[in-house]
Amino acid sequence: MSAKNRTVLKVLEGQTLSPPPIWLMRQAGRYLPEYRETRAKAGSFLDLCYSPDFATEVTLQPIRRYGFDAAILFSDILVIPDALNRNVTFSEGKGPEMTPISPEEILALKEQSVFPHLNPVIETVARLRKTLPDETTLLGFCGAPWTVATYMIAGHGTPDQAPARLFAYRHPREFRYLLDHLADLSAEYLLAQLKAGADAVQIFDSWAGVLGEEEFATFCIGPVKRIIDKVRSQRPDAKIIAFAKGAGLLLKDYRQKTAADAIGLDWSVPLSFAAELQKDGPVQGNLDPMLAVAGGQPMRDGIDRILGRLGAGPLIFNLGHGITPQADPETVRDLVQHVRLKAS
Ligand SMILES: Cc1c2[nH]c(c1CCC(=O)O)Cc1[nH]c(c(CCC(=O)O)c1C)Cc1[nH]c(c(CCC(=O)O)c1C)Cc1[nH]c(c(C)c1CCC(=O)O)C2
Repeated sequence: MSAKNRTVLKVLEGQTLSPPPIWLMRQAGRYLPEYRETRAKAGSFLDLCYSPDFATEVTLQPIRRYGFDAAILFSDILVIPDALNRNVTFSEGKGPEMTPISPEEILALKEQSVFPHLNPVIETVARLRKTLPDETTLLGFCGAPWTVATYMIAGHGTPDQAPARLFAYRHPREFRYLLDHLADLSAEYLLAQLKAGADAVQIFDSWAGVLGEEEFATFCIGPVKRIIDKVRSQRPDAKIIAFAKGAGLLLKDYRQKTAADAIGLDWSVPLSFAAELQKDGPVQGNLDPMLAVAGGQPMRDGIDRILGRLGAGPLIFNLGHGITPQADPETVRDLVQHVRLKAS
């Protein structure tokens, strides 16, 4: 088996490719009828995540349909709190829920492992690498400590993460301890994914954008750097994409201080600034997910602007955040075709 044809990996090494490789965040999901079918068979959402058969199947579905250049492991960032017995559930229309963690419970968290609880996810990674076409890059992932902590503290999603921000100011010692603990578990988890066959990994910091500058440095940059340093201490060659949604101007520092190979950009990042960031290394993004719903000329124009500004440097084409259930699978097909035709 050889990794030399994996285009996403080539870009992560700093190469410029035309057309750029493409994959979409949340590419396996409810907008696909075959996903909804498998999801109904699997039982709960977490049952799906922990079934190597079903999780492998749904990871492959968008690859079969569109031939994306990367497959992303099907799982969720909240399997780590689930492994910590926080009683995670996903119910229709409500999103994730779990038991909110108290300051006392945080201090009682001991040296522990996410294994064997997450063994089925690692088994999925191993099966995927054996099944995927040779040229398809396999991405593993985890949530960044700040983003995972926001759900653990509030017990559910919130629009601005006010509960976690307040908790961080009121209980700085416990909060720090939680972030460090999550960083160590996440590093162990990513290393297991890399060992099982993931070619690269992405760290999702979806809630980075609700923090001030100082808090971004301590809650996002620090813990993500801790994960990356730990992973590289055992795998110096590990390729890592870091996605800090809403971080704006702070992304320059974010890349330099964490030493991530590539940074993910949401659609609010101006392309002029994205081009600046690209001088420091590969970037990934950043089409508005609503353009994958709208389709037509607005979508093609959005794609053309990204390729026009970023196509001459190392770029992995993606959305600026996950694809939504409203996207029509045929519009997604147009999106992929347009990226590939325009740039080739
Ligand atoms: C914050 C976050 C979560 N999960 C994730 C993040 C970070 C990225 C982001 O900001 O979107 C990451 C994630 N979640 C999922 C993946 C799978 C791989 C992929 O195709 O990208 C990945 C990489 C599947 C999923 N994770 C979830 C679904 C939908 C659940 C279902 O099928 O019923 C999928 C396909 C559920 C989930 N999981 C989470 C939420 C808030 C929700 C509910 C919102 C929703 O319903 O879309 C937590």
